[in-house]
Amino acid sequence: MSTVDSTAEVTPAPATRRAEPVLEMVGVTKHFAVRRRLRDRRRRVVHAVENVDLALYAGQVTAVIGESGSGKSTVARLLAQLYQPTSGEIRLRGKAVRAPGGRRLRAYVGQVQLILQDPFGSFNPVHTIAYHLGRVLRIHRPGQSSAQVEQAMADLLAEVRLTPAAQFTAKYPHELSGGQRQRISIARALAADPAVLLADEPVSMLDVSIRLGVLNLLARLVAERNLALLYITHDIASARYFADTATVMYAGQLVEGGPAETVTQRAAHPYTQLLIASAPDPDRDAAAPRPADKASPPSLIDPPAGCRFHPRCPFAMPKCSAEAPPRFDLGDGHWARCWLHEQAQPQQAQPQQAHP
Ligand SMILES: Nc1ncnc2c1ncn2[C@@H]1O[C@H](COP(=O)(O)OP(=O)(O)OP(=O)(O)O)[C@@H](O)[C@H]1O
Repeated sequence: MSTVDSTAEVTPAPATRRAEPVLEMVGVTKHFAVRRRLRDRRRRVVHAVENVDLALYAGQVTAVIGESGSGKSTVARLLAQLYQPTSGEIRLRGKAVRAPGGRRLRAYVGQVQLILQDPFGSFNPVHTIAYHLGRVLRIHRPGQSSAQVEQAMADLLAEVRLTPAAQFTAKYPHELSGGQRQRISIARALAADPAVLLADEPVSMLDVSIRLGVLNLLARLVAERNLALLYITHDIASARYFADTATVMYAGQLVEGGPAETVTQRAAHPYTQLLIASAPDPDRDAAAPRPADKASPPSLIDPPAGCRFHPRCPFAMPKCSAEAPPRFDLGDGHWARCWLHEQAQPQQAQPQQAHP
């Protein structure tokens, strides 16, 4: 059993183990200052993201899974350069990037596009779809004639399966369904011809019936355009279906990662096991015992010492509250930050029962 150096390359999917990541976070921490109360002299911060390593590969979907408040959106915003790290580095094709604004940010945004959860909120309601798409096309592909922009718009709409284009370009955002709006926001992201898409809960606000269609669209785009895709979700079942690599985030830290199938089928961290046991599963016997966990994630202003999950963990040992576990390598790209795996062989690494 070995620990993994936090500065090393992280959790590549088996097929791409030797490839270079397109975009990565190396040891990234983000703290947000908390406004001080009157007569309170302490300088307090929200430990939103702590020492996170994450790598995105061309043609691969990497999922970050976690509960509300675990720091998933902050990870996306750091990768999009909307926030600058408190420490650590964001690297695009191996080069450290810091693009807080101006021309450097514009060039970066051409490579790395963010898709948000709420497609309605990201469109100005007073403008048509043609305006929104045309604007991005003119910024990222300067010098094109009106006819070229119009053709590019039709191509993008065809790519996201909104045809005929004329039926959509003249419409205003409120005239479209949630699924159509999310497809338009994907088309708008593609207008920049990016290498990376950061999708922050891209289907969680959509009707269940149309989620699969949007995920299938993203999967097709990843394959056809060789995109590196970050898929942020609280839904571990969708990560299993959709992602190549899965990482699990708890209270600002990544606690487990590896091939999506392994992480979701043979979860090694008690928190991942809790997520799986709490997820709706039509195949599960309704009478089967469910986890009794009623606790919520800890305060990120004053996070627990040692492993941040220890107050909720059914397997907590004295060491867990004293010392933060490093990453233990469980073989085949699978790792977990949990003291349960300190001594065990990879094959025996999992606890016998997730929630006794
Ligand atoms: N700009 C900010 N200023 C202060 N605290 C922030 C800021 N943005 C996020 N936080 C805090 O950082 C922590 C992580 O937030 P984040 O939005 O990244 O979590 P999340 O997992 O994406 O949750 P959700 O799914 O609810 O969006 C939370 O405690 C949040 O309150």
